[in-house]
Amino acid sequence: MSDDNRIKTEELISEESKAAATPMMEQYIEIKAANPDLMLFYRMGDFYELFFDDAVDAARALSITLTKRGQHLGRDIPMCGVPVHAADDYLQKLIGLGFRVAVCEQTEDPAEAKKRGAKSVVRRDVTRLVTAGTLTEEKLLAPGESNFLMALSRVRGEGDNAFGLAWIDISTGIFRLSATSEDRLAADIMRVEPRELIVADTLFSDEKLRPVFDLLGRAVSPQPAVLFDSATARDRLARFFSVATLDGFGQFSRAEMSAAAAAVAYVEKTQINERPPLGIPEQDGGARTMFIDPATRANLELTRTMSGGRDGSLLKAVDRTVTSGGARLLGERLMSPLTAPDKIAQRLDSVAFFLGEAALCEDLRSRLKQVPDMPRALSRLALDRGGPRDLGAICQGLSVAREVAGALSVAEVPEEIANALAKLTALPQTLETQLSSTLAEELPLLKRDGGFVREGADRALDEARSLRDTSRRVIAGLQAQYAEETGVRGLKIKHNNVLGYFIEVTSLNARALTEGDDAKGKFIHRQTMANAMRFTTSELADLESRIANAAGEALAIELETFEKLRDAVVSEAEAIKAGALALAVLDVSAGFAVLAEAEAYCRPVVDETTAFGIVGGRHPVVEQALRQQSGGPFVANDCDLSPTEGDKGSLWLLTGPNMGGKSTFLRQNALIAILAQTGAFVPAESAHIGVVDRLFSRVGASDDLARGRSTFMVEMVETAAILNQAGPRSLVILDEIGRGTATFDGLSIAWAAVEHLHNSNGCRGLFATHFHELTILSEKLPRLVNATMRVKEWKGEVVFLHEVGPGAADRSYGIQVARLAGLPSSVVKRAKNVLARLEDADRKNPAASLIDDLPLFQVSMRTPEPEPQASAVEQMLEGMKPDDMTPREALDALYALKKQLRADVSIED
Ligand SMILES: Nc1ncnc2c1ncn2[C@@H]1O[C@H](COP(=O)(O)OP(=O)(O)OP(=O)(O)O)[C@@H](O)[C@H]1O
Repeated sequence: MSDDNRIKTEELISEESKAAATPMMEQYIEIKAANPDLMLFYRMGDFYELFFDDAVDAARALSITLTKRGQHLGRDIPMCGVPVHAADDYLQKLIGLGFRVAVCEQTEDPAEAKKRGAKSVVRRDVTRLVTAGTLTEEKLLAPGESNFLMALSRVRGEGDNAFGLAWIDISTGIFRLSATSEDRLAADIMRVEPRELIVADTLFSDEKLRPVFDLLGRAVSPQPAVLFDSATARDRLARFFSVATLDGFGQFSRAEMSAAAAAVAYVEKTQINERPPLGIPEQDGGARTMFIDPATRANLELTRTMSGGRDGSLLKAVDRTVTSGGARLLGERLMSPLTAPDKIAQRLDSVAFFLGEAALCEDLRSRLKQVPDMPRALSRLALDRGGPRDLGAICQGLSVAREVAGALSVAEVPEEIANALAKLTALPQTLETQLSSTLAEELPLLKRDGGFVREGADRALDEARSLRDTSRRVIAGLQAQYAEETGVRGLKIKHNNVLGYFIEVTSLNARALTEGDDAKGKFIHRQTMANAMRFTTSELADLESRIANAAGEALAIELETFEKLRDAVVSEAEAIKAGALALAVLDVSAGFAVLAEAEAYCRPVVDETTAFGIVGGRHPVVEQALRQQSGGPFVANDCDLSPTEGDKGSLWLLTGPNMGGKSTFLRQNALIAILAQTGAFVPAESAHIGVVDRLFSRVGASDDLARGRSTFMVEMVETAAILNQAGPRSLVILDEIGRGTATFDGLSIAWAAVEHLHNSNGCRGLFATHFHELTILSEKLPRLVNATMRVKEWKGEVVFLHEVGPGAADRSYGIQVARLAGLPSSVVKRAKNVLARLEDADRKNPAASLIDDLPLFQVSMRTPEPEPQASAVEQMLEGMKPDDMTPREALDALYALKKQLRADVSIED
């Protein structure tokens, strides 16, 4: 099937195409026309089938066979299909690749359709849209990660905070809002890491926002602008939450409202008839969290590494949680460190409490391990996608929550834990009793076959079941009886879907059932097979209908019970969600305590000062990695950026050899600040941190060729953002700026950047560089301190000590590192040679040395000289007008000048 000749979606949904369609095709085209941007999973019996472009895309994405089925408009129809029972796996892959899928089901029984006429088509309808941001299935979700759908809106005339963000995790019911401004936009979006971002198509085409959308790639989904209409937003939200007014929810800006209404509308659009149990929208304290711009977030590898994996990220290194809710909360907290010292202290108090109560902490964690994912089970139940195991999860969750509350009630607990405890004790105990007394021990995944209500829970059910089971036993008895009567020992009573129950004997034995009056009157022939014959009896038919009735009745009772339990659970949604969050809070705090104990972390002091004093700090990820690789121990280092006078913090200029540990040191201090403000203990002997409101970093080299930016351009864009935005409370980490260009350009930029950070931004910062010339700046900038990574030279080899000490490095040992990396020895030898010559030339001809070559440095280093004053002689000369003088006057003037000159010399002596 050549690509050119294929029927593309646009042509498929055209009027001409509709006119030429068979009834079946007409139905397909209609549904496709309503969902042109989505891949259509079209239910046909036990398969979801895909046609046309969808089939081609899906076959490629899923590596499944592409075939064809019939023709439309005189051309082949490409087709592929996936079995319904395996659909989740395929959906997962497609969603992961950025597709959005519309699931179209048969909404009536084929038998019903037949009643309307032999050629009538079974009714079908899209029952849900599966998009990355609106998943609920356990299989499609990562347990420890939130799955946010985010809506972005803009309302003109709202001043600085013209943008609104609303994000929803329908799998847990979290619903948050935040107003934001253009310069914070990317950072605020990336803090949440949405799986899907919806924007009005008009906003999507705004070129100014293109970089933000590029950052998110395929996760951005433009939607019709009416979804974001701010005039009707309030009403739409009120309708969703079935309230008359939103006043009780708090004060939201128009932009926030518009985003919230759009998010809700999108959830409704994707879930079609079901309504997830969303919490009421809560304003997110975006402004009360540490601002971390997207580049910094990525560079510091907070939740994933630059290569995209979780291993090697900060989150992975500090995650000791034992529940999926705890893991999600930890991720969220780490992405949004707080800036209010009292709130931070509250969290630290919880960690300290568990650290001091080791036995209680251990006991709590072993109980928490039994906690299932309650919010996600709840969400599935509310969306009518839940099964018996989801009810079981709620039941078990409630029971563990009760035990946890009991275990904690014995101790005097700090505020955050007390709040969590209150939520646990408020959980509905009656619901737990109702669930546990009704549900069986072993629960099936699906409700459709029954078997999940325990014996003794419902009298009518027990009766129906016993009737069904005794009838089955009677059938076994019947088989023995018929075998005896007919003398055919191999006689069997079997069951299949076409005949129901039947008696089967081999053809050789059939005579015993077909001959003789007794037999003839009793056994009714049903079917003749190649080597067997099948019969029934009125007795058997009667039993069969009793079994079917009893089983049907039992199932009906079970399904009814399921609905009752589901309603009971959903009506307690708020309490259950609050309880689940409380368990997550306990899990995170206890996890941090375990981490602190195992890794020897200390409680940081976080206050309103601009101090930054870390004693014996370590890099949380590198330290663990070194241990796992059985490398040497991690060398702890101090870092003191606290103000020496006034309230502005200091800048450290860090020089040292390649591989000396500069980058590690820079990052570890940023990570310690993040951990401290997340409310965790930190890898250090002690840490005093004045709240950091903005964290910036420029580390590592990466290019962004897709956006037409070279490595150096990316570096400069990021540096520009820092120099423009960092303030006195910020912490700035700059690793080797200016290295991506010619030496002089790079050095000049680095020089000017340090001066700017010192004089204009006034922030705390760490600046690592190989431009050793910069160290001279410390003479002129009072808050700039030189520090260096120490090395030892031993028999011509360089030994990295990884120790930070005061002072400046004199060389980079680049060639030694290159040799360690395996550069061919001829190249290393030649490089040494060239270096020796360059250094020699530099010594012999200082005029050609870098520092002298750059007027920039001469100017900057010299103390400015006062403007020279004109001397008295010069002033006298200036006042003379030779053209107006007679020869005599000119001679007198000459004598006067001589005299003055003598007078000047004697004063200076
Ligand atoms: N404090 C430390 N204790 C032990 N090992 C360390 C320490 N710091 C760094 N290292 C080890 O040294 C390696 C190099 O560190 P890092 O990348 O920070 O050096 P660098 O000075 O930034 O190098 P370059 O200038 O080449 O970029 C790390 O991968 C780590 O294994």
